[in-house]
Amino acid sequence: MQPDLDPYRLVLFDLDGVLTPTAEIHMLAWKTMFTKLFAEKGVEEPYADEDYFRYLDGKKRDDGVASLLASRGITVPLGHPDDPTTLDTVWGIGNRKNDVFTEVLRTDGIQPYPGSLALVQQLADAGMPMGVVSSSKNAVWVLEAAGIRDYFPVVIDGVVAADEGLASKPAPDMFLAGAQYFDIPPAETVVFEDATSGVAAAHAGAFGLVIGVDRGTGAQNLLDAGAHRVIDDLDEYVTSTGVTTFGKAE
Ligand SMILES: O=P(O)(O)OC[C@H]1O[C@@H](O)[C@H](O)[C@@H](O)[C@@H]1O
Repeated sequence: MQPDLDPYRLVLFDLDGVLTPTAEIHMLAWKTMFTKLFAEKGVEEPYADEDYFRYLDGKKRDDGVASLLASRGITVPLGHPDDPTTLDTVWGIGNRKNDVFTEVLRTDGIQPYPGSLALVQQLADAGMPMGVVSSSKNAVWVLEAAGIRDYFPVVIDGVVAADEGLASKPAPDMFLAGAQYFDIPPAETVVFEDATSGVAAAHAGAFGLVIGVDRGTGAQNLLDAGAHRVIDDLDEYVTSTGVTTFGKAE
């Protein structure tokens, strides 16, 4: 490994909004589903775009649904992950949104952000171990659809989190599980995250360098959540020499 990568020995990436523009598809799917649901239920405060960043972004499907419903004073039974979309349970409602997400991804496909792909390729060439930590149960499918699955031997996603009982971001559990897989301490690990819940999770896990990626969350919100620094795109770390220098966390 190139010495310039020191002091970090591992990079963990969130997926949606960091490696692929799928946060936009999640956003659209949540908006479509909740706008209809709130209209049907006669909820006074309609769904707004800020709701995504405040209650849904970066969280597991069930936690996102429960958070947003709670903000409108609505409680429904949790139900079961396999609940049909006709059921008014947390899972039934979440699965309704997943139908919209699935449809869009199937129809439109997905490409990685060019800057993210360039950085991942550069790090791969330098021999840097890399993993993905995503709350989404669709993570492996998205990585495959984007053609970048093979870069990441470890993917801690919504499926792994459910199987292993890992708490949703902003708890540090999912990122800690990622670092543990590589047997590399969080202090020697870089995290890239675009959601405040994810940044807060990496901060809570005492990761060495937490880089917020501002895709609409707002730089100050990411800094307030614990990001050491904020960038607009991962291409900021791509160099013409092929050597990535993260530098120390400020
Ligand atoms: O694809 P799933 O399992 O429904 O997961 C949804 C969540 O996955 C996360 O990765 C996204 O950041 C969230 O915004 C999204 O809501």
